[in-house]
Amino acid sequence: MRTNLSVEEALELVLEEARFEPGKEVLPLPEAFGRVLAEDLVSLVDHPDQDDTAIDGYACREEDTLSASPENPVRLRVVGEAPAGKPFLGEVKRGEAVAVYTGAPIPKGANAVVRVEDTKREGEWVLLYAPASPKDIRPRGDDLKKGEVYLRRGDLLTPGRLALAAAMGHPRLPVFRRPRVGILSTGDEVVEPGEPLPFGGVYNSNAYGLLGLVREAGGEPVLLGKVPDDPKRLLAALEAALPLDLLLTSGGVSMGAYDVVRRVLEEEGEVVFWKVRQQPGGPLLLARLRGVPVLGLPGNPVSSLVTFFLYGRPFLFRLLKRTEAPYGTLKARALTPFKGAKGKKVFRRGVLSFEEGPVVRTTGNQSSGVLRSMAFGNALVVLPPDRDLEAGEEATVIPLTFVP
Ligand SMILES: Nc1nc2c(c(=O)[nH]1)N[C@H]1C(S)=C(S)[C@@H](COP(=O)(O)OP(=O)(O)OC[C@H]3O[C@@H](n4cnc5c(N)ncnc54)[C@H](O)[C@@H]3O)O[C@H]1N2
Ligand code: MOO
Repeated sequence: MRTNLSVEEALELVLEEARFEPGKEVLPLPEAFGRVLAEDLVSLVDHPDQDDTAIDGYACREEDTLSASPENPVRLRVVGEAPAGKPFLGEVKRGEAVAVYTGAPIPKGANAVVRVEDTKREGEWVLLYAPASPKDIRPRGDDLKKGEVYLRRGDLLTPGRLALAAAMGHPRLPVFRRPRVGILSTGDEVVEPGEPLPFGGVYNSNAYGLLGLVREAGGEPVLLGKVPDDPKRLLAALEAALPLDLLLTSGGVSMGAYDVVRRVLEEEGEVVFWKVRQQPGGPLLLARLRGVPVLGLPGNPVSSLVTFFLYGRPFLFRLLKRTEAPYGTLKARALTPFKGAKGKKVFRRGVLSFEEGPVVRTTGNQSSGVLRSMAFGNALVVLPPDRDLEAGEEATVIPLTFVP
């Protein structure tokens, strides 16, 4: 077992566990929103499928219209209409025009369009007060070319991408199955909200924060309830939960005699590492149990959520072959001081906003037991080991953006 790792070393080992395929399923378009594509998608069509008009107006031959002006309008004979979806099948000859509506195919013979605002209709004639222009013709395949890949395996299906998949002609989409992520809370003192709180008890908050984080990262949270600090019951609960793609436990990984998660995983599984030089989340543990990766998250509420964000979320992104990084950083000016820690990389919770530029202030009490910092913070302020940050200095910030 390795111990006292840097954040970077720990993350690398976690990602190494994400080697397997989560499996695929095919979903109808409306159900695929928020899922991750499992295959590249080619367009089944050209769009537009032929040259079409980008404006309402008249399609005609540009050379007939070059002299058109408000003082000297050009007169063309209107030989037909082409609303979108009802193409004009004849040919436009010299001195002729066809009324076209945005999205309609350009009739044969025409090579330009004049906008309706620059014309006046007089029965079967139309007066042009400006020349027709080829610029308002959208060439075939301008948007999409048949056979070309526009969406890739690992792309999250955002609203824009779901629309793009539909435009490409796909009624169903191959997506990765949501990895099943078990969430097991441990601790004699932990009780479910709604139950009476005994002396020294604490409501189980970790399970629900993790549920949201797992779902948001593309996983299927499987709530496994809670077990007391009893090795036999813990092992039974862990084994009953399988098969899973990832198992999260919270609590029981620190130094205490009752910190049974670590002991059980050491005896029954394989502990890959324990303890990372970071705060919060120092006692984080990575193990394998019956072939399933286990992230032993520290029990303190902020620590469990921050460690899932820093390690569990990248694990799921890797499993789902996501084309986007699980998180990025930006620079912001600190409006308040942030305290670092000796020998540890620190992740303080901050409120990031954009005034003249990005600025960040503390959420207040930074104790690992104060959940309000996660509830109202929208960023992690990253401090390298042995480094405090003064107000006015430049801070490295990881924005937390959770899309339900
Ligand atoms: N002697 C030492 N003590 C501690 C150390 C250390 O290095 N030496 N590390 C501290 C750090 S840092 C953390 S983080 C915690 C992590 O401890 P555990 O993972 O063993 O967690 P527990 O002891 O079970 O619980 C810690 C804390 O969190 C509360 N908790 C636990 N589960 C839940 C839950 N599901 N929902 C809400 N709150 C929960 C629990 O009541 C405790 O208050 O260890 C430090 N100690
Ligand atoms: O690392 Mo503990 O996670 O500071 O509270």
